[in-house]
Amino acid sequence: MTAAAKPSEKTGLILASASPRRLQLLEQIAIIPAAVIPADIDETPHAGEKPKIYAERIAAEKATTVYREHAGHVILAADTVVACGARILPKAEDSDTAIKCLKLLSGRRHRVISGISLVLPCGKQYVKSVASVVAFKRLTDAEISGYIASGEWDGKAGGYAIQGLAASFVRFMSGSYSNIVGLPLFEVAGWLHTHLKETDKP
Ligand SMILES: Cc1cn([C@H]2C[C@H](O)[C@@H](COP(=O)(O)OP(=O)(O)OP(=O)(O)O)O2)c(=O)[nH]c1=O
Repeated sequence: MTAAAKPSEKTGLILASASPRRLQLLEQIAIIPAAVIPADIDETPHAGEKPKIYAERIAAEKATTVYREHAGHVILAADTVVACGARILPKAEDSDTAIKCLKLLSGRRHRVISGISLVLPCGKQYVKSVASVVAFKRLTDAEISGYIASGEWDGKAGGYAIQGLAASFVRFMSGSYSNIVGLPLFEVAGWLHTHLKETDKP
């Protein structure tokens, strides 16, 4: 991620994220944050932590971490988790992890849960989560190795990105598509419509 930009106006929205997808999703609904400032936090799940609780906790921590340095702004943060039953799949940072995730997801249904959090200039914080369901076809070894060669798994929760080649693995999905990519736009737009000042509204 490039160096964080400085917030351009007092009440401007700060997107607390290093994810280019989240910025693109906001831009898709005509919201241009005044600044994009990633939050560097420990994302290790607690022992036995449920996926929804985890996604909400991490989104809230990202938002409060950036708010601490930029109090007086509106801060938006999110965390996207791929969950197989009660199990939280890792964000794939190497090909072995991505292969393990894809083998686990092959031929199964899973949930993609995004926690989202908004902190208002006064410090009031909102947290919620949105869940979508995705069913993968049964993947052959050739499909898995072809996908690994693409590199599209890198940095993605559960080792895949629905917005790329992995779309051809998806037999079925229900719920919010933007939620799977990293930011549930219906819920975020609702929050921002209510809480951003008139000139910043979507
Ligand atoms: C399941 C899935 C995840 N993802 C991405 C969204 C997130 O960027 C990433 C999950 O990791 P996150 O920890 O949610 O986000 P991040 O580390 O990329 O960015 P930040 O914490 O700074 O906001 O996986 C996709 O792009 N497509 C998908 O289909």
